[in-house]
Amino acid sequence: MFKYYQQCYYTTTSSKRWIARQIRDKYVKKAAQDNFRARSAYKLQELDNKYNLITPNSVIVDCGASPGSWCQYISRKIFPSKNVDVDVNVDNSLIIAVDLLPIDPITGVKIIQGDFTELVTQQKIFDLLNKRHVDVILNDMAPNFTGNHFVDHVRSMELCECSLTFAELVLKPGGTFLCKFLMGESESEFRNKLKSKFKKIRYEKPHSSRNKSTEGYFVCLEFNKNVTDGMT
Ligand SMILES: C[S@@+](CC[C@H](N)C(=O)[O-])C[C@H]1O[C@@H](n2cnc3c(N)ncnc32)[C@H](O)[C@@H]1O
Repeated sequence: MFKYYQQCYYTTTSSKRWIARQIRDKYVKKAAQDNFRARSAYKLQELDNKYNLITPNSVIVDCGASPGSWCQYISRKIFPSKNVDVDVNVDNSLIIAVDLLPIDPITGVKIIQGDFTELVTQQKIFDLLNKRHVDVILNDMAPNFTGNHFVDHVRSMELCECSLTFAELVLKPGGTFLCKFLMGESESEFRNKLKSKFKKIRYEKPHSSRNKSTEGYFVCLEFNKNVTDGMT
């Protein structure tokens, strides 16, 4: 405990504020109790409770998955009897997690470390998919924050565009795309683009998303694409 306070003493004011906020935050406490690696798990849980996004025997690609709380949530829902963090193949489900950062193993999850925007990383996903189409694409990627809202917004929208392009290649007709974005002027343009590709688009700001954060989510349901388009 002393070490922890000593660490706090030597940190900058902004990281002290971050630590204080973490200590107060009820979702941080809950994540520790539920053994989730991050409080973000509750964002996916809330959206899943509302839209039933995560179902057994699905192919799911989680972009920006580190440290892995969304995958933990998915793994626990799809493989409820397995509670050990090991990489195993279970039923027809295929869960692929991608991130720039490493991710510790999670039951039934295939992990790729790499930049999702690079073709070499997407090729690794194609290889794992082995021509299977995808039921659900999750994009929780966040750029490194600069503190300049406009720059952060633009970078976030670039990640959204990239994940949408990927979704168009691999999603099944009727598939789902959940996409985080940082609010800003080009979000409506992106939303219009989504409208032309999915039957239903819903904007969501889960309760566990901090009020101060400008993040929001588009839940895009019923991808309308001919199965012969894109990936063969
Ligand atoms: C908010 S965190 C995701 C949290 C995760 N959903 C969870 O529940 O543990 C955002 C992640 O996006 C990742 N990220 C940002 N840009 C990326 C990129 N170009 N390729 C892959 N991952 C990226 C970051 O490394 C970071 O781990």
